[in-house]
Amino acid sequence: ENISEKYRQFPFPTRHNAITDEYEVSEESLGIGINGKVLTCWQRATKRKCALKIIKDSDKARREIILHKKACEGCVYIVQILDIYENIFGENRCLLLVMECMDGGELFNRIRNRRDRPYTEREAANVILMIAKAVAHLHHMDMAHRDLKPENLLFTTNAEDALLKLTDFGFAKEGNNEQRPLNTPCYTPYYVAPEILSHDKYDKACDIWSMGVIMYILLCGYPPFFSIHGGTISAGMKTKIKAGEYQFPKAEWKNVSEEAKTVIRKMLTVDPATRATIDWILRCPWLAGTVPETPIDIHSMFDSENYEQMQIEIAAANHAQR
Ligand SMILES: c1cc2nc(N[C@H]3CCCNC3)c3c(n2n1)NCC3
Repeated sequence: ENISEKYRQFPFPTRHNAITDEYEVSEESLGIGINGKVLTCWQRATKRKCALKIIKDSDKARREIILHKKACEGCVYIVQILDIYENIFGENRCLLLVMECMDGGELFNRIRNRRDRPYTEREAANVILMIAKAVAHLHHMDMAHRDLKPENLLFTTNAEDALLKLTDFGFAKEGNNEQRPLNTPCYTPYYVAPEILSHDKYDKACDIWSMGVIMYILLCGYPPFFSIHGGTISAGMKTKIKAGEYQFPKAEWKNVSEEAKTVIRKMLTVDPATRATIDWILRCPWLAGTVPETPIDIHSMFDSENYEQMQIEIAAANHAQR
């Protein structure tokens, strides 16, 4: 696929020699993303274990890498990029993204595997705080991730104090700050297109919605919006999402703090214009104060078949709000 002019040259150096010069690549797959698979690799010089994402070269792939690289500079809550290679395999041009290896795995797997002691509301607050710091970093540089979901939130290690980091920038988008201000002479008012006037300033708001869905699940173990009979998004589920129709069923929510419910209500606000901003979230009492260590019973929904169902529904809720 030919690369358009805009993306032909990366704004930073990439390597063109074979990645095997510096890394030993294993066939062990760490996970499969929509736009590429993630393998384990080892840096020969340091024996450091890394993650390698192989993406077929295209404008979309180049945009993902440019945005991920821009995002990870200056923020420990974004998965760090170590190297970028442009290699040719047969007739396929590929981009190889070497990242720090997130050995703690995906967010929900870690909670699901928790057996020794209960998961508490305070731990959920700590997780949301780390996600909020990653999202704040993006929103402050006028970037939106637009695919926030548990599979893209990974722990550095299995240790208690592991950091949670955001990855997979395949849907990320930079704001319109490259858009010229409206009074620039090039916009003759008669002919200016509507999308220039109403530039999609709500991309960031869809990240907040996704945070609301993730926070809801962290505190009870099941998603706020779901289709009764399972399967992918149903018409009924879409209606509920558009109307922001969800409950806090007493059984699981009676011990959850009012502050937490207030934050969820503000994140799952249907109108993007009045939905919480990331700065509001960082300053809210639930994150700024001391959260009770109330145990949360989430294992009911983390058993396997419901777990797959839940991942489908989170992705669907993301798309419905995009
Ligand atoms: C860096 C990037 C990365 N991506 C990973 N997995 C990807 C798979 C596609 C969806 N997003 C996450 C995994 C990792 N890492 N580490 N370690 C264990 C699994």
